[in-house]
Amino acid sequence: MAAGSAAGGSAGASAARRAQQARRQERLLREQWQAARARAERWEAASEGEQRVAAQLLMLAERGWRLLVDRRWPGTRAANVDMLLIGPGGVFVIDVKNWRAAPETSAGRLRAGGFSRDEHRRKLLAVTKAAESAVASLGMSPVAVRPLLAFAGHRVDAELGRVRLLGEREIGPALLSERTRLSAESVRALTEHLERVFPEYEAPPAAPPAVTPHAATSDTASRIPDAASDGLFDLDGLRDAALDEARRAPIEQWMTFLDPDQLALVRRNWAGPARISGPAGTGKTVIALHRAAYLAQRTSGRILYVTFANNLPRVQATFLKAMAPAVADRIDFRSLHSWAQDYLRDRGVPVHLHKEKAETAFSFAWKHVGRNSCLTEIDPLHPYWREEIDYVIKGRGITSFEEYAALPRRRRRAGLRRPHRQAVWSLYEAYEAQRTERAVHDFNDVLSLALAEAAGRIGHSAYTAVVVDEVQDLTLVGVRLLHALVGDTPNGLLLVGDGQQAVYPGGFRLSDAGIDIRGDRGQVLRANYRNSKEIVDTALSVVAEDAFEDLDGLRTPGRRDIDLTYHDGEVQRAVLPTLAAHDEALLTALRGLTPQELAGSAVLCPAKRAIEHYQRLLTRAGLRVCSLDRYDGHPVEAVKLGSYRRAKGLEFKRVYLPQHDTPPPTGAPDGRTPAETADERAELARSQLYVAMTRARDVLWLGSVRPVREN
Ligand SMILES: Nc1ncnc2c1ncn2[C@@H]1O[C@H](COP(=O)(O)OP(=O)(O)OP(=O)(O)O)[C@@H](O)[C@H]1O
Repeated sequence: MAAGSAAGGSAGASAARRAQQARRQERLLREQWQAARARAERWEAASEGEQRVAAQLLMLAERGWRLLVDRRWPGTRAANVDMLLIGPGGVFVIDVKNWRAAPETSAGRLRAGGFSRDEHRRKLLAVTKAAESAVASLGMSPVAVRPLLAFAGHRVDAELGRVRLLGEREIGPALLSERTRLSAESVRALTEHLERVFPEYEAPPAAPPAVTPHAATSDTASRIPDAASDGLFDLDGLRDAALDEARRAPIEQWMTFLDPDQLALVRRNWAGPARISGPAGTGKTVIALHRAAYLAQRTSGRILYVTFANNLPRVQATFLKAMAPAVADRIDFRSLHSWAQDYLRDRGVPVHLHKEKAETAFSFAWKHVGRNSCLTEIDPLHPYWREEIDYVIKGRGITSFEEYAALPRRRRRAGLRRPHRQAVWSLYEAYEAQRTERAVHDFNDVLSLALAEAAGRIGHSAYTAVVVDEVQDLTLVGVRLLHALVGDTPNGLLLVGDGQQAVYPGGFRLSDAGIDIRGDRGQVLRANYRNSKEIVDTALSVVAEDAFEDLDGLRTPGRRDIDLTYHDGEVQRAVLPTLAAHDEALLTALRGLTPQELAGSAVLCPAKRAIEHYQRLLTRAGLRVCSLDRYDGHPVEAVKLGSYRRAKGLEFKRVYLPQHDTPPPTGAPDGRTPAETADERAELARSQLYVAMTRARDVLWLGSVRPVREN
């Protein structure tokens, strides 16, 4: 009862504080509006409508934005740019329209009063490209430059491709609601640069020059005693936007600025399929996201952005929406299998995916054909043979024994002689018979069916471009399928990945998929932006001996050359004699974090059983937990929990790996599995651990349970 009333008292006090803040905010907004209105009125060359739009924008100038008015378009003598607005929300290229008829959008075109006005949209896009090139020299991504048509005398809030259409009342609140992506320092540098690139067109008499922020004074406020009553001042809209603005965290640096090498890749013109690889943390996903947004800005078509994992598309879609909201609805973020199922459904191809029934079919096949075969000499346990069928045979689209008999089994350690391959083939045929009898499909069937559909109409899909992230997780059939959607069209297919982070068995080369990556279409990144030396060294020591073959077929040593750019991360080790003490150390570490630090933390485990264990432990300790399966990239005040595999492609400020060096159970009845397949499993486990470790930005916590030895 006492706690309740105390809480009620403090809630009352904070409500009063909020009301006071709102009143202060309102007073400030009124003053700023009056000052802006007064300045716009000094711009005599402009029409009344243009002045009203300018007043809305000058209002932003009071809040850290800068406005360049009537500038010359570089490279032309006569063409001009109405306004360039640079502020926390990015760079806007603005064309102000004073049309009698309201703007309309239809079939991707701009119209007004029954006539096409699309040339205005096209001209604005061309000026925007000039602005993009100008800011690229400062490292700013083209996705942070936005074209905007402002309409005096109309109420509009619409989008036409990447062009935003806003009325004179909508423009102020809309721009104030933009996420903060530029610091005051960047705003200043960009403005100075753009002032040079876009010189003044011709100084109209008394045109407001480059307008820089200044505080509203009571003097300006008193000169126009009742400016707020002119009916233009949408106080509610501005107040809401201003409050939101104050609440928002600055957008991540990489969503706006890129390094010159990254920017060049984002804007490159590729004559055919391209590949970007590089070790963990080298900005592959960052480039892929900017590239997808850039292509969406340059075309009117749709872009497909695919990964293998189910959870990543949600997170990446969230990032892209924050980064390039104007084009976000033309980029489909999908996991490969769910997209393939939808693709088949849309094309009327029946699919009966049934994981459990497919597993039962395999169990039958193993019982009748595998369990008593020579395969048990190599590995007595069926998972290895299930993987052989999934990744080596079906994943690579092998349909005849002769093909399989001659196949190099990439990244499979156990050598199979012909009788073994024959036994595998018999197992495969028995599985297929059992599966067909049950009338179900497995995941590989879904991709093969989709490939059969797409292969008949190469390059004729709904997509102008396909970006594949974490491509090393896909099977050969999956990559062939995505290639078939766009074929070898220029800028059609971009494959992004890192063979060292392969966490599934088997492998293939891009040449096996008929994808020819030539010359500068194959790029390798080296600069790690995420991990400190200590974290990189710790992670690389896990895979140092595991040379691997990347998708281009190049053999690469496990310990790779990496240029480090981030220096703040540290490794913390907790070695305890018992599991109970180890888990207590984990809880102590987590309890010491602020809610914000906890939100940037992840506890990662190699397998499901450990996840369940830590879910119980953390929940019982009163810590809020968010499963990585549900995480969508929006900040949540909860520690993330999931498997090493589910953490792929993500990053966290703090990563906790409890029992990170406990060897995975072999599952064999006698506790032993034959050396070659055990080696292969151990190598995959090391890759997964490497992936988990390289997710950490500031802290990598490594827990170990090691009984104390008595002397
Ligand atoms: N130009 C940049 N400036 C600052 N940070 C950057 C830049 N480019 C990338 N980063 C940061 O580097 C980190 C790694 O980027 P990203 O996730 O794209 O790497 P990746 O190569 O895809 O990693 P992984 O293969 O491990 O998933 C991200 O935190 C991102 O914020």
